[in-house]
Amino acid sequence: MNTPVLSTDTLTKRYGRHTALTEATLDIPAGRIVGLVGPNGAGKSTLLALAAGLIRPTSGHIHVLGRTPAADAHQLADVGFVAQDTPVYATLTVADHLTMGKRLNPTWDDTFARTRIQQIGLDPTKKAGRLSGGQKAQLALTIAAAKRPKLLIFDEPVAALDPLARRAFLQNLMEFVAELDISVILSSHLIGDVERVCDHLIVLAESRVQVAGEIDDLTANHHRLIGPRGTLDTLPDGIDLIAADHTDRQTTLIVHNTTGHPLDLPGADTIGLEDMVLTYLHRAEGLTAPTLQETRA
Ligand SMILES: Nc1ncnc2c1ncn2[C@@H]1O[C@H](COP(=O)(O)OP(=O)(O)OP(=O)(O)O)[C@@H](O)[C@H]1O
Repeated sequence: MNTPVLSTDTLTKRYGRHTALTEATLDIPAGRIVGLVGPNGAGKSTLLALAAGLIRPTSGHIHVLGRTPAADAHQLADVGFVAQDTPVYATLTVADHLTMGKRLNPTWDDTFARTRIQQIGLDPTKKAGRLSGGQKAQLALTIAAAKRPKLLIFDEPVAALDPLARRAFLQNLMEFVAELDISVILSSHLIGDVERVCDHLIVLAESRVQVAGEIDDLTANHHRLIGPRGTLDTLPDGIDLIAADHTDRQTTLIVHNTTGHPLDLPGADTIGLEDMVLTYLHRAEGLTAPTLQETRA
């Protein structure tokens, strides 16, 4: 059986009195590109830092590739972590970064690193401080991947990049995943990017996991139901209500079909990933469905 790349059980992290992550329970299979989305302060960086072993849980459990994060040198080598500000050393050249990577990492794949640097057109003699934001991100990605980890974790890798640089970075990332057979977890505010590159999704808000699963399953099983007011007051078992919006004459519901069977209700329509994510985010904030229309307007 495949060991999950990330499994957590009631994972909680508090900073003093503030709870940054509340009882997160997740089970993510290996070989996926996982998108972690949620508003500012939702707890995304906290979850990623726990997975990288940079911080310890307050309570609950977390296993990465079946083991405690950062438990030993093997576990550290198996997980690559790129923090939010794509850390590179300004005074070192691109080539220096590769030399340093080689010296520090027993599993370093130098051929891979040098080939990739050439393919993405980075000048090895250029100081990292002189690279553009997109080039720095590409360098950080190459270094993380050249360690040949089993899991790559990125905290908002594309946040500072323009659309072209973002696309190039994500394209590169997808090529790495295919070439190196690794798992990736990345956080992002850009649901369109997540939809394009990820196959698994975690929605975090208000420090809690709102929904998680394979993106294809989630989009196939979330529906908008529209009917005359009063006709949608009771839902069959296994159809979970996520949001409701009523006018005098009409009711609109967003529901999650967890029955495992196709939804057989009149007026049911699937919703896109963005609407689904927004519905969960609004629900977590205590807002209701009309904001969906407002967001689209
Ligand atoms: N070291 C810390 N000490 C105290 N509070 C912290 C610390 N790190 C994070 N927090 C708080 O925990 C909460 C979650 O923060 P976190 O950085 O995990 O959110 P995030 O979803 O990554 O946000 P963003 O999208 O803005 O990066 C926030 O309220 C934040 O202020």
